[in-house]
Amino acid sequence: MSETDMKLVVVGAAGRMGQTLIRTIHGMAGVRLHAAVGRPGSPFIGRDAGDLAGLGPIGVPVTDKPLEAFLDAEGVLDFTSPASSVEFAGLAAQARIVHVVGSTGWSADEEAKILAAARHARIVKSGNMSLGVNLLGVLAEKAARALPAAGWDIEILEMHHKHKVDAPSGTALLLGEAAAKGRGIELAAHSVRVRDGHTGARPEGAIGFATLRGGSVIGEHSVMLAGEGETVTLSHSATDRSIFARGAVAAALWGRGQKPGFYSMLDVLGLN
Ligand SMILES: NC(=O)C1=CN([C@@H]2O[C@H](COP(=O)(O)OP(=O)(O)OC[C@H]3O[C@@H](n4cnc5c(N)ncnc54)[C@H](OP(=O)(O)O)[C@@H]3O)[C@@H](O)[C@H]2O)C=CC1
Ligand SMILES: O=C(O)C1=N[C@H](C(=O)O)C[C@H](O)C1
Repeated sequence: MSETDMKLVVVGAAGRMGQTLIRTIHGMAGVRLHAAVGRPGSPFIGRDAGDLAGLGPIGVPVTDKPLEAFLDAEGVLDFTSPASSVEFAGLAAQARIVHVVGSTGWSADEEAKILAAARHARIVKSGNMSLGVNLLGVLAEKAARALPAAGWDIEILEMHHKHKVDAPSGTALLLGEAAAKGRGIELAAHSVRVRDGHTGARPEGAIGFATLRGGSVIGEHSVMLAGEGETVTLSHSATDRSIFARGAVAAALWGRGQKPGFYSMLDVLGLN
């Protein structure tokens, strides 16, 4: 451990990503687990965060007092839910620390609230923190720009584990936004998120989404550009949640030197 290590808080410490973040921080140079936060009333409050994450004791008990945990920290890694992330954004702004937000499933109202919080805080938010998916987004944008809407239909397919509560995934929406940018259109005005029954023919220029859920799948995404007689498919497979955790830690380290504002992983990775 060094004096210059960035002091990080993990909120949602008992969750799938919370535990992965605790293990990742423990194994990385330049960062240190300052605190771990669970939901008030959770049976994990008071337990050692290392024990929870399968590391053995590390001397950091899970707390249900986020503001206390943030006050002497430098960054918070937040993979919880949009409603919780909006609350944590206010506390992170009070504590003047970097807020890395991985939660997905945002309503328009929640998006507006977190955007407003970034007037006073350094927020890095992305539906996917991995390098591979963010590169896939850049490739999807390029492909959508190169292959015209008249003749090339864009469909986004995703599969996740059976516990996932939101659809389409944050990543699918990120890829949809990238494709819409390449086409020079608004995603909201062109996306088709559900098909059932007699749908009629596919509207030209639509960006379609299809969602699969099952088992323990960590995250599968494909962007298909379907033309007459040929299909281009761009894909990403996540086989380990540590790709998201490493990206989140990189975002916190990058955010340390930034002004208040709303940033994405494209800014962190220099892909913007
Ligand atoms: N951007 C990215 O790269 C990635 C994003 N995600 C997203 O991250 C989120 C979490 O995913 P995952 O870890 O699988 O989900 P889990 O349900 O396993 O974990 C979420 C955890 O957050 C806790 N939590 C929620 N609200 C609070 C709060 N106010 N205070 C303290 N703890 C809280 C939950 O507690 P409780 O169970 O008591 O509610 C739970 O332990 C999802 O939105 C998912 O889509 C996931 C992977 C990568
Ligand atoms: O819930 C998950 O697990 C994941 N969520 C993110 C999403 O909604 O895209 C990222 C990753 O695919 C895993």
